[in-house]
Amino acid sequence: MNEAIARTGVLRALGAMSGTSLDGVDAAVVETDGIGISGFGPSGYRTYLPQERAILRAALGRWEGAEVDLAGDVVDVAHFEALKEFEGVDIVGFHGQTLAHDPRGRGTLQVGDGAALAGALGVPVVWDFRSDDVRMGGEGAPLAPFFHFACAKWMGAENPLCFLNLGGVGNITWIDPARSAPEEPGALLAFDTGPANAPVNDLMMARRGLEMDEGGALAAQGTVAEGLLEEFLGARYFARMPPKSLDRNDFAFASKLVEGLSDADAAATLTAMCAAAVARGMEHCPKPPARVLVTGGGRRNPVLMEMLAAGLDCAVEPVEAAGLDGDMLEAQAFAYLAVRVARGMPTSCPGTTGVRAAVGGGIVSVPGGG
Ligand SMILES: Nc1ncnc2c1ncn2[C@@H]1O[C@H](COP(=O)(O)OP(=O)(O)OP(=O)(O)O)[C@@H](O)[C@H]1O
Ligand SMILES: CC(=O)N[C@H]1[C@@H]2OC[C@@H](O2)[C@@H](O)[C@@H]1O[C@H](C)C(=O)O
Repeated sequence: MNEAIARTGVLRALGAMSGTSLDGVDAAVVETDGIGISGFGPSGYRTYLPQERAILRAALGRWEGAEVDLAGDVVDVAHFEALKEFEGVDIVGFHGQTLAHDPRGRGTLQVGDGAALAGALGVPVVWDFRSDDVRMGGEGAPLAPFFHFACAKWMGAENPLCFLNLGGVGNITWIDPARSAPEEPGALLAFDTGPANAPVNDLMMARRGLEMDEGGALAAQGTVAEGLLEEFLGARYFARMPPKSLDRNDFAFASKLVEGLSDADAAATLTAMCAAAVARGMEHCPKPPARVLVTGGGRRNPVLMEMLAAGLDCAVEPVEAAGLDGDMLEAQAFAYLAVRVARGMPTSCPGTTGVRAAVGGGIVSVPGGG
């Protein structure tokens, strides 16, 4: 391992995330010693081309075989292109693309070859962040919570607050910023809330050939089917105590529920399901949060934001209200986590993934081997 990286002091870390919505690679720089955030650096985005997206989609839910290998190649090329322009980088955090996630069964699979990326970029790369946590009995997700804790400190937050990430799947982090470290008992509670944008995206693709319900325009024209919403909330997942996590397609039944509805009513109902799942999840939080800061693409959907605000007893705001970048928070998270892994610090704990004890997962690959 590179000496400078293992030592204390602030590093310039570059994180890369390819999320469940399969839109592209987000990349962002964070300056950190693995504990505090000293600053945020430049960011970038490399979209997946339609043919690349089709390859990734074909591999979703698979654990091995030609489709998985092809998806790995797409991820490797896209990440190299997304990351090669950044300068002065000490270390890279490479999440890869989740293809399958079944922590209590077959495990969790993120494709992407971190050793090859380290060689190509000439920079140490931390990757395979989730496997050790799963091996230790954890859910392997969500992993952003340790970074959310650092963000709460960076903001100077004094009261409990939540970060809510609305990508393909939703995940929430409840934070007590009065605690001194993220692994301290009571500092964090995190879990996946339920499906977020993935079912709406799938509906738009199936019925309209579109990637998303932009601005919630279609949902705004529809009426929520309350009976179906109740049926959705009857799913066992919502009664389960956190920590808990989901695969992108675990809630395929939500899409089935709305099959008989008009396009607009189906969009409205699926959007309401995302918001209702969050409200349900909030019941697990140890204390009511002062505010919920929303990150991920869902914060751009005003219909969803209104439904969220209607279901929660606190301020619901995009993370920009706290001076953060909601398009880059996950990429920044993996930059931050990379430094922690390289320095032997934990990246998850019982409150975030249900792992037996705080653990720092990940492989560190340095250019030229190992
Ligand atoms: N203007 C918008 N209007 C409505 N929805 C939007 C808008 N912009 C983004 N979204 C939704 O947000 C999604 C992308 O969110 P994001 O980039 O946070 O996902 P991700 O990081 O891939 O997912 P995950 O966090 O689950 O891994 C889009 O697929 C779309 O559903
Ligand atoms: C297995 C996996 O890739 N999970 C993702 C996914 O996307 C959102 C939600 O489901 C969250 O659990 C996680 O990502 C975020 C970045 C996390 O680990 O915090």
